[in-house]
Amino acid sequence: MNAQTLINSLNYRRISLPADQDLDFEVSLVSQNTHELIPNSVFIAISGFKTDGHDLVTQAINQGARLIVAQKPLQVKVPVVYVRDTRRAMATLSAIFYDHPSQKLHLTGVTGTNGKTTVTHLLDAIYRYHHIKTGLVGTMYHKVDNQYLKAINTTPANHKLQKLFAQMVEAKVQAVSMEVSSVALVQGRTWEADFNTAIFTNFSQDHLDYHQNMAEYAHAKSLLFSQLGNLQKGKTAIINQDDTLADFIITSTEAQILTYGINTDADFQATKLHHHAQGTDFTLQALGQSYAVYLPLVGTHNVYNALAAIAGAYVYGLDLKTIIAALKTVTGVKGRLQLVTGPHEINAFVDYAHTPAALANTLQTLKPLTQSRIITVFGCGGNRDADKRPKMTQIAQKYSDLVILTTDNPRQENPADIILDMLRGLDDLSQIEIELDRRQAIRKAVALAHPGDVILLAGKGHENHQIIGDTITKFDDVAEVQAAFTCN
Ligand SMILES: CC(=O)N[C@H]1[C@@H](OP(=O)(O)OP(=O)(O)OC[C@H]2O[C@@H](n3ccc(=O)[nH]c3=O)[C@H](O)[C@@H]2O)O[C@H](CO)[C@@H](O)[C@@H]1O[C@H](C)C(=O)N[C@@H](C)C(=O)N[C@H](CCC(=O)O)C(=O)O
Ligand SMILES: Nc1ncnc2c1ncn2[C@@H]1O[C@H](COP(=O)(O)OP(=O)(O)OP(=O)(O)O)[C@@H](O)[C@H]1O
Ligand SMILES: N[C@H](CCC[C@H](N)C(=O)O)C(=O)O
Ligand SMILES: [Mg+2]
Repeated sequence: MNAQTLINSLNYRRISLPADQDLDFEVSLVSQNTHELIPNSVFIAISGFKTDGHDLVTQAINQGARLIVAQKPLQVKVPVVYVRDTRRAMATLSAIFYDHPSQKLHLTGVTGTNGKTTVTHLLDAIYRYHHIKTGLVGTMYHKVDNQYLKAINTTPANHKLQKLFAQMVEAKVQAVSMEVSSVALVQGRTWEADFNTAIFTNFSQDHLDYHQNMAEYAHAKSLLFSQLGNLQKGKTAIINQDDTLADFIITSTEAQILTYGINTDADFQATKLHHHAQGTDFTLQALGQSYAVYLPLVGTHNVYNALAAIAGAYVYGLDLKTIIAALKTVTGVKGRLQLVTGPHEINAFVDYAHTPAALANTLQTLKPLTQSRIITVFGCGGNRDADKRPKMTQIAQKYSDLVILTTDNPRQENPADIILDMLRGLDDLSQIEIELDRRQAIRKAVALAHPGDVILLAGKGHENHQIIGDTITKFDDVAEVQAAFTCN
């Protein structure tokens, strides 16, 4: 694409054009990252949390940038287009550069505190059962049909997202399930992503390291819905009606609404839940009909996740009968209530619960599955919401017989300080043990377990590493507990 044509799409304030330069060249790439640049790139300078892209323009030019988009004055030898907001310009330019790829995909965005990864995987599985080519964007990886790509962020930076959509279009993907984090919504990573459907799972405490308070966090979540249906008709918002934030989300959107829930009379309602060791039976009441559903996942929270996926697949145009048939075939998502069977009828579950609500749901799910004790091993992430730490310990203590506090990913925080936060306000320490080394904590749990006990390893789920300071080492809860079982 020609550089002049590209920047004509911007609502720019002025262009600084050095005498020996012009804008008549083919743009090879638009990027906000100096490390990605190649000759004839357009570099968009973003003021970030750690770095200001405006300080990196010399490096950008040396890497091949031939045009800079900026919001602060620069003294450089290449043309500069000045805009009010470079993040907004980034979104506009990358959508045009990649030829609006999301408009060629059926795109479903999923937001909410918990359940995003699970809902996107369920929806993906339903599509694939129907031989639909899929894409997936989320915490564990990004996927273009059968090709898995590493995920740095759950929701990638705007230009990376547009590039990913373009790869999906190229691979003839039809339907995309995408996790949309609150942080991404605030940073405009999804601007110009043309969602057909937006799903709201639930709202509870998380990310208060990033958002000032719960009201701001709620507002961030609502952005996915307020931005839906503004431009075009035919968009659908799928809302968990049982959640306290449901009404707020509903009033924030102009899109058509479909609701789901268990406790309330929703468009997609689950009734008569029967929990088994390996899955859940329920009746789906939808569109005036009743359907018997078997979901091979345990926990009421997963019934909510399934309802969201059923509604999402319905909006795509699939038949409810075959959606239900597809659900029967789903396997659990890695690191979400993942069972590791040990000797002496001791079962361990690895679960990504890293919020108070998630931990409560998980422990409430495990409680009826054992006549014996529950031993919970968990820590809290460093450089993340410190306020959720004591709440998680109280929940762990309430539903467990023994709690072993350990490290999660302490990052740049002192692990002992995180433990102190986790103990804040606790009167009774009788069921609590502390073992900072997560490997040893897991071994301790296995050593202390009696026949029939359940061990919950919470917080790290699918993660295959541990971040301590700036060091990232291999660490996998599933492998660790398997090794501990073998030693015992
Ligand atoms: C706090 C935060 O949100 N940080 C995100 C932010 O980084 P930043 O603002 O610190 O960026 P920066 O390093 O200051 O750089 C500013 C600009 O200079 C550029 N730069 C920087 C250095 C350089 O050498 N060259 C260069 O060009 C960068 O490309 C960027 O354009 O913008 C980056 C690009 O979009 C993100 O990758 C990064 O996510 C970091 C890794 C992160 O940990 N974010 C977390 C909080 C996050 O976003 N989490 C959510 C939710 C997860 C969930 O609940 O599932 C997520 O969606 O992942
Ligand atoms: N619908 C739900 N309601 C409450 N808790 C849930 C729900 N679904 C999953 N959980 C809990 O949250 C954990 C994380 O689930 P999942 O990975 O699907 O959520 P997520 O929203 O993608 O999380 P993240 O923000 O870290 O990406 C699970 O391991 C489980 O403990
Ligand atoms: N998406 C979440 C994941 C937290 C997982 C937990 N293991 C941690 O490292 O805190 C975050 O980045 O805040
Ligand atoms: Mg996720």
